[in-house]
Amino acid sequence: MKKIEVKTESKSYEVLIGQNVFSQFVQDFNKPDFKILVVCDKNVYRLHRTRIDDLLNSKENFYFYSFNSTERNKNLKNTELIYKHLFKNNFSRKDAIVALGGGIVGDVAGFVAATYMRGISFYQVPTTLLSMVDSSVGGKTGVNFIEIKNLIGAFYQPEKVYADLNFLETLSPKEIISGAGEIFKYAFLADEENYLLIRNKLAKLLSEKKFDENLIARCIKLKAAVVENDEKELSGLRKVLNLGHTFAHAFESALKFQIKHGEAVIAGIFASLIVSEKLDIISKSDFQKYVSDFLFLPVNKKILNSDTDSVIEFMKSDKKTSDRKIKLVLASKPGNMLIDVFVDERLVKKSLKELFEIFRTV
Ligand SMILES: NC(=O)c1ccc[n+]([C@@H]2O[C@H](COP(=O)([O-])OP(=O)(O)OC[C@H]3O[C@@H](n4cnc5c(N)ncnc54)[C@H](O)[C@@H]3O)[C@@H](O)[C@H]2O)c1
Ligand SMILES: O=C(O)C(=O)C[C@@H](O)[C@H](O)[C@H](O)COP(=O)(O)O
Ligand SMILES: [Zn+2]
Repeated sequence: MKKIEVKTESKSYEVLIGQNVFSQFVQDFNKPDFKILVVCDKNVYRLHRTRIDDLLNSKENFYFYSFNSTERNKNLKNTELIYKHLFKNNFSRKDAIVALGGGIVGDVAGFVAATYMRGISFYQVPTTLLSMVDSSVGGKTGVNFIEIKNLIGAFYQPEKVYADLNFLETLSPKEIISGAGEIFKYAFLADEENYLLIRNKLAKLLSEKKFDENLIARCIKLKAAVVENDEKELSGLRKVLNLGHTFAHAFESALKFQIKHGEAVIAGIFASLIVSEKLDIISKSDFQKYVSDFLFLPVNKKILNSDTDSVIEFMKSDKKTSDRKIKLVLASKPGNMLIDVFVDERLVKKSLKELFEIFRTV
């Protein structure tokens, strides 16, 4: 088992990664003198019922709430239902919430924890590759609103994160690819050596479908280093974790959430590389190298058939734009990122068309 310490201004906490870390969770909550609401993904409950029932039945102070984790359910209506459940069961500020599921459950349950009675303790038990390498760490919580991703939210760090690799065994190939999307971005967050390591481990993960504790730990360490230096995205450093995301969130919204977040991120990062090349931030030969290095990552066909005008409209409404001008995070080379780059919308449109052309023929 690996243990990573995340030290942010608002909270320091441990992330445990390994096989059967869930039993550590059960042990940690052996005799709690407070109530715990487990907010669980319905699929996770169906697939891992025995383990979860064992936990719930073993103690009286465990309460349960489950929902279908879709982007459509990542909304304020769902948070209201959870607030009601908490209130009905007399939850107070000394009690706690556990997110047991992927990034959707984590974002929703985390937002409820941040806002119910102005904040109650929150624990993350991520069950997808994406949530282990990214969403369970760093404290971004929130919901979608008026078709815009994560428009309502709060920064709220968990007390502890338990990443149990056993959960990953039931993931579908599509969900593994979605997790790979966020791992792709970590290749650009540090030096060449990290780039190569991530590239090779990610290619291996997709071909062998084996989950590497070291790869997951590396991603979490990279994220923690950023979050520790800019917890609330104030200095701007944290924006590097958003590589490809202005495109990605627009693809998701334009396609009415019919694609996975990580799939959108894969396409978004490739689109950002195209923009970088067009702006001469990266050379043609480096661009070709980066694309060919990660060509094993599939781009969802729905994205390639999306309407560029609609994608651009959503990019202009992204939370991080100013005055509806498109602003991107771009990579110039591994370890060298540019934030807040204003890009002319005609160049964005050209880049989208080029992305569609390249990947239609792959
Ligand atoms: N807060 C952050 O920092 C952050 C970071 C990245 C992504 N996100 C958000 O996270 C969400 C995406 O997360 P996700 O991909 O984990 O989505 P998710 O929670 O929807 O899970 C994806 C799918 O996998 C299923 N699933 C979950 N665990 C499973 C398991 N062990 N076995 C089989 N199936 C399982 C779910 O039922 C769902 O269908 C998006 O909403 C994205 O915006 C947040
Ligand atoms: O932790 C961060 O910071 C990230 O940007 C991680 C992203 O992968 C994640 O998708 C996040 O939810 C995006 O945040 P947003 O502020 O762009 O909505
Ligand atoms: Zn993301």
